[in-house]
Amino acid sequence: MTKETPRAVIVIFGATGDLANRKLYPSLYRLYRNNKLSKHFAVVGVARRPLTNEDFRNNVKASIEEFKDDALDHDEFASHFHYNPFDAQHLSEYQKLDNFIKELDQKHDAGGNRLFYMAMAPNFFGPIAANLKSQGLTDNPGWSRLVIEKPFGHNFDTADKLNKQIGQAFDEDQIFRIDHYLGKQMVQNIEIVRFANAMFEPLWNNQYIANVQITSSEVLGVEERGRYYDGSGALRDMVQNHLLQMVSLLAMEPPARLQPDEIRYEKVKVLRSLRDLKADEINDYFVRGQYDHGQIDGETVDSYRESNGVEEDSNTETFVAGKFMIDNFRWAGVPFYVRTGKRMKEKSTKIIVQFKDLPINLYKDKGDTIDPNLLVINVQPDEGITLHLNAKKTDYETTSTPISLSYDKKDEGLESPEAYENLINDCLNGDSTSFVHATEVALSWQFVDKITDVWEKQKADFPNYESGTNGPDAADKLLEKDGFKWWECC
Ligand SMILES: NC(=O)C1=CN([C@@H]2O[C@H](COP(=O)(O)OP(=O)(O)OC[C@H]3O[C@@H](n4cnc5c(N)ncnc54)[C@H](OP(=O)(O)O)[C@@H]3O)[C@@H](O)[C@H]2O)C=CC1
Ligand SMILES: O=C1O[C@H](COP(=O)(O)O)[C@@H](O)[C@H](O)[C@H]1O
Repeated sequence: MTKETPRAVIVIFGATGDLANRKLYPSLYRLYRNNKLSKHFAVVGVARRPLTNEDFRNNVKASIEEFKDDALDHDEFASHFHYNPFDAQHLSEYQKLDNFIKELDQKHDAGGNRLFYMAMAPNFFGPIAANLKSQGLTDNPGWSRLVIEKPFGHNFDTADKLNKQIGQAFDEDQIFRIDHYLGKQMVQNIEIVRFANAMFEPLWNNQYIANVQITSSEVLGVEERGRYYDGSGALRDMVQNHLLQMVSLLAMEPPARLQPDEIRYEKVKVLRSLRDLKADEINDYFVRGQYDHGQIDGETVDSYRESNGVEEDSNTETFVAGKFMIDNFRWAGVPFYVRTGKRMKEKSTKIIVQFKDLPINLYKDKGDTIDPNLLVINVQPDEGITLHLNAKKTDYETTSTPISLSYDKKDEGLESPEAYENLINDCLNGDSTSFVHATEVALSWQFVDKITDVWEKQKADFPNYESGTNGPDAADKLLEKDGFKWWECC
């Protein structure tokens, strides 16, 4: 049965920005059309631009243009949206905003609850949170929650400072840190595959699993984000958050109960068990790359260093491949390989669990090789789970045969929810399972900082991979030296 979210006023700081228009409004609309959003909701859009309510509603309607064939009335949806021109740096404007919110709460009978969503540059998160508290906007009759976007800091120190700043205004259970990968349907499915299938859990350990591979590749380059990206790089942009979150979900122990705190406790234990690499070990475990020009879809594309906002001799990595070792009883000796990069061959996120080989191959005399069993979780663009088993083909040859469960059911009206739709739904419902706790942020930065400390001191031999490829050779060598290879097959 569809559960409706509680009533609330959703205040979006950065309401005219890219994230709000591309992700937040379409996701709210999806919740609305799927009857998940309470009818008693109001959205207050906040940004400096002097828009009228009508301008704002037209922007919102433009952002849901893709749903134009729905029978639903887009004007009715947009009538819940109200605009308040506002400069977040002007303390005097918060009182006016509070009055505006209260008025709309009454108008939409929104129940006194507030969701403050920071769709703005990260330097605003701390100051806005502090102003909301000091100006009494969190003294509302119902609950109030703060949603913040990544990046949560640039390293451990800045993340710690940010957590302390927002922690002075909101309790940890009121803070919802978005990692949009945790909202993806198939990332949420990791837990179900593991803990709702009797056949996997007994095998989910170093006795039966040889390695785990997570690849998140992109075809696009840095496009218009060169300035931000050049100060960040793939390690901070993707590994510190999305990839380490997926590693934690794959490696954690079964929680005592499916409660957010219990799940988080298990994820934190994984992060604490990551092998503590010494500076001189970093380059044995992690390799980096930066894209050169190349060919994508028959077109010649520029190198990273030719992008807007990027230093011409930039030392920033656009590709990372690495090996996490989790030094606990379950995973001792099992590498968790991760790989992510821009301007690679395809846009795809995939998790591959490679099971160990049988002790002997009984089919060797017949000339048959036996491939390892693979469990593949396709996160995107196709969503599904595939198990590769060895079986007899019609010509009696033993061969690896996939058994697949595909989620591509759009034709049957079974579209899976978008990441932001899941996440907004969860924070309105107060379910923090798919959000990142301050401790997870701190531990993952502590790990990643050790790598950046080394890499920032060493000038890399960049560019070192052609656009449209699977990254530098060093990424293949990383697995070859352990006797493995990246599975490109499935
Ligand atoms: N875009 C994306 O796909 C993603 C973004 N994020 C994160 O989301 C956040 C927002 O990103 P994005 O939407 O791309 O950024 P944009 O630059 O597109 O939007 C920034 C918004 O902030 C507003 N703003 C800027 N200064 C002020 C101010 N002083 N007072 C009030 N409003 C202000 C701008 O409106 P105005 O100029 O009218 O004031 C605008 O609405 C960032 O933290 C980013 O890292 C995370 C993942 C993906
Ligand atoms: O957080 C980020 O993620 C995107 C990739 O997200 P996806 O959902 O398209 O896989 C990445 O392009 C961006 O650089 C990074 O900041």
